[in-house]
Amino acid sequence: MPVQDPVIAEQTPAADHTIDQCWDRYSPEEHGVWDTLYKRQMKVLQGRAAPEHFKGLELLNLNEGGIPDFRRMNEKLEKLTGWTVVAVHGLIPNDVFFDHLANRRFVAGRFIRDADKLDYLPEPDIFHDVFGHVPLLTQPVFADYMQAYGKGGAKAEKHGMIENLTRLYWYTVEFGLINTPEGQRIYGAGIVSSQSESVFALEGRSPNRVHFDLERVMRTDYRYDDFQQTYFVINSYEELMEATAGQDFDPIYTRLKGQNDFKASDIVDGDKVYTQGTQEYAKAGGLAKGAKWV
Ligand SMILES: C[C@H](O)[C@H](O)[C@H]1CNc2nc(N)[nH]c(=O)c2N1
Ligand SMILES: N[C@@H](Cc1ccccc1)C(=O)O
Ligand SMILES: [Fe+2]
Repeated sequence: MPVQDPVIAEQTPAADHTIDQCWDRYSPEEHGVWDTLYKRQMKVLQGRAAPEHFKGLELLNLNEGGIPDFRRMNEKLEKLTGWTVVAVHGLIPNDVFFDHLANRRFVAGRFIRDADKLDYLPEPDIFHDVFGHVPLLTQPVFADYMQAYGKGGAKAEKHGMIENLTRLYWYTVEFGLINTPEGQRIYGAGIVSSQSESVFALEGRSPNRVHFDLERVMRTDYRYDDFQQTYFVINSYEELMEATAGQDFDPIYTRLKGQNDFKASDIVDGDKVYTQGTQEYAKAGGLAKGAKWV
């Protein structure tokens, strides 16, 4: 259900679900929400986000304040990795989503969350999509991965394995961690755009942290509306690319069909485990119960 944003409500989305961003129609208050979120995230992400995230923010001049104008941002982004950002009215159908990614078009919500609801989102807003996802699209290998992921959608659809492919997106693009010489860092947009999960994911006692393994990830369930119970860690974007775009998923989908799934909190034989978490946060009922965590 699209958020109540008059600029969205008055538009009929195109066949590919895109709408105009209508950047000139943002109010000072909406620009203010972006600035509040931006400043807050930049504080919590020091020493926590992957260096490529900060680099992307600078390359795209997202540090200049206010909600970015896609027309100006795309001039820079397209020159760097051929990606452009298009505005959509909200969550769009899987096949349309995959097709945009396959054509290096990242879909972003136009609306921004209310000032009095900075910490909870029913669906991705422009801050999550643009501050969270777009900077990493300036990293060439990750930019290739996102397009390859989109192209992989059709094959997953054919096998009826969309859920398994979505898990891959979830545990990498949304909630992925990466090893660096300085320690583990965040590259997943769902963490990068969240003040609390930026701390929980890297320093919380509660979650597991396990090295990325393609089939393990595709078999693992995830949480949609709360902190993750397991985070998967890669060594490099090249590792992620080789493990996914570098192999044909047909036999993998066939193998997966005969195998059981894992719970989001499971530790599995063969896992390269960095942290076996206490799961205390989830056990205490998580967000719904206002569970505390450290
Ligand atoms: C493809 C996969 O199912 C995934 O949930 C898609 C669905 N539609 C979407 N629609 C929008 N606007 N943004 C998204 O991130 C997604 N994710
Ligand atoms: N190689 C995968 C496609 C894919 C590429 C990159 C990420 C995810 C999926 C396939 O054959 O379906
Ligand atoms: Fe996202």
